[in-house]
Amino acid sequence: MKQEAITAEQMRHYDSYTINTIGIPSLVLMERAALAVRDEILNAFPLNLDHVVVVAGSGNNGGDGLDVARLLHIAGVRVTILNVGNPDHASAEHQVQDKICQYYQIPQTRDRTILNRASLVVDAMFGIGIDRPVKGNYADAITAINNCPAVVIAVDMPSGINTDTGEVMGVAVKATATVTFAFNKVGLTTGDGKDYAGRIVIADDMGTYATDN
Ligand SMILES: NC(=O)C1=CN([C@@H]2O[C@H](COP(=O)(O)OP(=O)(O)OC[C@H]3O[C@@H](n4cnc5c(N)ncnc54)[C@H](O)[C@@H]3O)[C@@H](O)[C@H]2O)[C@@H](O)CC1
Ligand SMILES: [K+]
Repeated sequence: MKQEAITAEQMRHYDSYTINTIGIPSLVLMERAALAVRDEILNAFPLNLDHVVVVAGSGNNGGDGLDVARLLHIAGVRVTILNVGNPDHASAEHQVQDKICQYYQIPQTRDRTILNRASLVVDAMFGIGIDRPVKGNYADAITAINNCPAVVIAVDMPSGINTDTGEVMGVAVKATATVTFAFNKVGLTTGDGKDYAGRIVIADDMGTYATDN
């Protein structure tokens, strides 16, 4: 098992190997990722659970966020989902998670002012898929997260941090803690990313992602 931090391309390779060669479905990996984030929130932040706001993009990082929203809802936590992504571009896994959240009638909004009423924010806008500077609605959401008084848990990467360099891509989420999956990421160990990540938790690092080298 690799101990060193890896790049986005390496992580995509391991995801693809685990899904396509080993045969562990993508949604299983997503569920394991979300369970780890849920556990970190429930175990490390028990005094910040009055109202959790999950800020979700439309890719698989957002899918992780919707999965976390459902797991917290089932655990009895009040959760609201703040959607910032484009639903027309939702990934297949995101669409599955969205359907499940609708079944559970978890409140969803696009109104950023909900962040002023959050005790804990889950940042699930962008993970390793970020590939360009953050602008517009996404940048406004990140600024709103940074200006709200809540504890912030980043899913995989603080949104806006370059996975390979730790560079802030315009604006980035300042997290209290970051739960990253399978391996540490270079961008969490260097540059601004190190400060923006807060405490780093490496989840699901015990072999689900068997590697081919
Ligand atoms: N099966 C998998 O591939 C798994 C993925 N996981 C999660 O999925 C994440 C990666 O998901 P995705 O590849 O969907 O990517 P992201 O969810 O990180 O990003 C979504 C999409 O946003 C777009 N984007 C990039 N930069 C942007 C910008 N500045 N402004 C606007 N849009 C921008 C890109 O088209 C990108 O594909 C991981 O970080 C992890 O959280 C986990 O659920 C584990 C399993
Ligand atoms: K994130």
